[in-house]
Amino acid sequence: LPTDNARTGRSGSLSSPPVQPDFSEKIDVNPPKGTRDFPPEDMRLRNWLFNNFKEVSQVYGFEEVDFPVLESEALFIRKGGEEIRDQLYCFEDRGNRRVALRPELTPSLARLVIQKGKSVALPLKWFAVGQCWRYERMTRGRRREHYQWNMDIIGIPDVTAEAELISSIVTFFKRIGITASDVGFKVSSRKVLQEVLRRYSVPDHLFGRVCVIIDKLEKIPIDDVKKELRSAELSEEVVEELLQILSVKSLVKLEEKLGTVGEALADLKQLFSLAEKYGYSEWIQFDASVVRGLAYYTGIVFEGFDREGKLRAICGGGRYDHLLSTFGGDDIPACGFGFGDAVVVELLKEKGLLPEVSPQVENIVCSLDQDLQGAAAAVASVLRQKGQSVDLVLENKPLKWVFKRAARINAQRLILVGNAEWQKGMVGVKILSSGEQYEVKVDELE
Ligand SMILES: CC(=O)Nc1cnc2ccccc2c1
Repeated sequence: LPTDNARTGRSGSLSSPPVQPDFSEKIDVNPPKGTRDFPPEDMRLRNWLFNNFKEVSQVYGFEEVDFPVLESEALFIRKGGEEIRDQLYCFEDRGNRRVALRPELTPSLARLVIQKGKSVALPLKWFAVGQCWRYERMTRGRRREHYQWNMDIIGIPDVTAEAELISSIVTFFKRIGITASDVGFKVSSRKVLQEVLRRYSVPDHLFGRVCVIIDKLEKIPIDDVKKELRSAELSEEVVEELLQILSVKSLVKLEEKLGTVGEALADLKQLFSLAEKYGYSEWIQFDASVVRGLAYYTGIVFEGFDREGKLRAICGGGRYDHLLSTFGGDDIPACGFGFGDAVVVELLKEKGLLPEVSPQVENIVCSLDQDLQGAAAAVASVLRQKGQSVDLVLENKPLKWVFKRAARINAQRLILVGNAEWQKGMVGVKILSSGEQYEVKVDELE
């Protein structure tokens, strides 16, 4: 058989013609429908975004957590008639277990809190950035996966927790150049709906389902919303009263309609007062039509929206005081939000705020002579020992090729290992931005 160095090229050999690839086996090189690859330039933008998520979380004193992307299906089976359930990416595994790719992170977080039980001191302030999945039948071309940033506060019953969460999102927006004239938060409380439903003695077990239906306003025709409310055994009178209260846009009007009884108004007043102390009043507005589409919210709910009205909700969250007890845990109060990686990028594009995240490498090292490849590797190691980044040219290439690559990878410095210099223990250095070049002893490189 021919020895390796008898090989003619990268794939042929002297003794037999190159193997013809069997095109019938060519795989589809695109990722599965509704999913994305992250080639380097996209990965740099994603890392920029996620680093901002994580740095804000740390500035607010939150601890990072993570969970499996695969969970028991039971975690997400709720009776609220939610879209998230219709689109659950679920299957039976080889152990005949019903499992699902998580459509959101909050249930996993609740599961971990219960699992940790008394071993963790409340309150907990946890954050996660994780990929979430949905399986949409009609491929409306919508994505089947996205990454969500979640922050949750577990164990605080007061709206001080919600005020802190909204503050953290405002901080995030400011960091990426978004201002209160670009984006706002619509804030309400599901206790408004709860009080109306209780006045008409609608049974509590319908609460989550009614909220999920009401969240469809502005997404489906109002008559369909009314029909769904009627099918949830709500009388015509209650339906009309609900739609009435949802159009209220000020706390003053809310007080007129609801009166001061109940916690909804007190919670909202406290939240707006705290917002003023944080200094983000200009970012938030009361809007009774905000209910959010998840069945488990019980109190304050909020969503970030673009003031031009071109995009879907940027983020959303709220209080979910009974989710843990529905999983068999203690009845621990909780609130949190989810922030997807898709809409915010559309917003940044709209505003011309997408950052230029080019590749960065400090050095490109190459040998000018085949026999000096080892010397080049040694120089690269010296620099790497000092914590410098080095792209080491791994084949014998002409200088022209090296300069082209240096420009492409945005190298700051070119280190040339040449015979003459190497004899003196020196290397050539070229600062690529200024063109300045000089020779230096290897161990004086810094
Ligand atoms: C705008 C967008 O991509 N939304 C999106 C994409 N994928 C998801 C996957 C699971 C749950 C929600 C999702 C939401």
